[in-house]
Amino acid sequence: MANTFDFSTRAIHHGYDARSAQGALNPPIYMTSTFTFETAEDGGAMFAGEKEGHFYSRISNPTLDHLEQRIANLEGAEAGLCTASGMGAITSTMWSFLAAGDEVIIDKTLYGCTFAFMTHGLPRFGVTVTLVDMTDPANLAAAITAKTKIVYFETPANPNNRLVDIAAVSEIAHRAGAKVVVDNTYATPVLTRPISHGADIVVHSATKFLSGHGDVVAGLVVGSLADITQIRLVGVKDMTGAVMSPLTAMLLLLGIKTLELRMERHCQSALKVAQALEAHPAVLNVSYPGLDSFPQKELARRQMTNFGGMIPFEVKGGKAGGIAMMNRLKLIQRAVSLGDAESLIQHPASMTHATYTPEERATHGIAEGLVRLSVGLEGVGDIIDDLTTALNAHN
Ligand SMILES: C/C=C(/N=C/c1c(COP(=O)(O)O)cnc(C)c1O)C(=O)O
Repeated sequence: MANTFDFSTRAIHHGYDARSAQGALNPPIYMTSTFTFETAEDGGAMFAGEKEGHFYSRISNPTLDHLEQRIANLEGAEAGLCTASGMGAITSTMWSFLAAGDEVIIDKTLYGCTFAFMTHGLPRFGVTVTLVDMTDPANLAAAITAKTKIVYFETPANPNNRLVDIAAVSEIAHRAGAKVVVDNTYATPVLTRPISHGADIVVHSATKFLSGHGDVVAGLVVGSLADITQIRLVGVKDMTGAVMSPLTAMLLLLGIKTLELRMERHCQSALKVAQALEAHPAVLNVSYPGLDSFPQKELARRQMTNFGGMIPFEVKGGKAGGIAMMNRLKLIQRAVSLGDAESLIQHPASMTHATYTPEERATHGIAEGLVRLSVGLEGVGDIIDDLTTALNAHN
């Protein structure tokens, strides 16, 4: 489908023709582990990459193929790859391009398990990982070397919504011959398309906004055909085995149909919730890219078409105050994950970012009292009322 069509038109239609499946409006779910060969020679030719076709679902599957084509189109990439989880997308990508002796540079603020993989996992295998505050690209320029193979960051970052200038960082990384990998989970291609700003590879926890209904754990990777083939045939096939189920792929195809619609509502509600929180006397600070008080608002307006559904904030009383406030909520659900129809709230320091030491959290801008709200699709008045009631009882 030509890119002349709107985002939502491509999110609903791209990569699938009902005539290829007896007119089925939704793509069939190919729940099969393996595929038969017409002849033994055909099998050998497929394994050798000399003949097109599916032969084993750890390498490719028709249902996954529809999703891979669709997410690649939405992100403006050549090719896509499905994985079992966001961590599967990240680790399969990193293992595909790294060997002992290589260097990786990561931004200081990442999702907790990504941080653990990068700072505890990779060094066990001889990869040097350097942490840099990429909100100032000059810090990357000072740290990058000829051994740097990958520059990795999230924008906005989980949990504090820090932004990284993709174009500026990509220019520096490419000058040194490094690939740029961006985790686009928070923004989704509705709000930011990192490849259009110079990134090489984009990874997603599709568990979040892309699925949007809290019904799957899944990951996606997009990039050049060469890079995606490398991640498919080395990272997923041999290094991690992090394969997505065709049923999960089908659920993601359903979720992505309404992605633009849902992101519009998440953003619209999140701005109103952020403004209400900022005005409440029990709230110390709110870090939302759509607020005038956001320190990187110029970059937010340049790099994002809207400002997302995630609100990190602190209330008076530090961790104890944040926990007490969370326990008074009635509509908003106490749970990790994000991007669901349901509004979710969690405490990074003791949950998603417990992998950081307290000292690391302090260094990396994750306050002990920070709470992270994922603004859902409920009536925004109900969300604000729940928060206000919990905050008014704050002593
Ligand atoms: C409980 C999980 C949370 N996050 C996950 C996550 C992953 C990892 O994605 P899987 O969970 O492996 O699909 C990758 N990249 C980002 C920016 C993420 O937020 C959470 O924060 O609440």
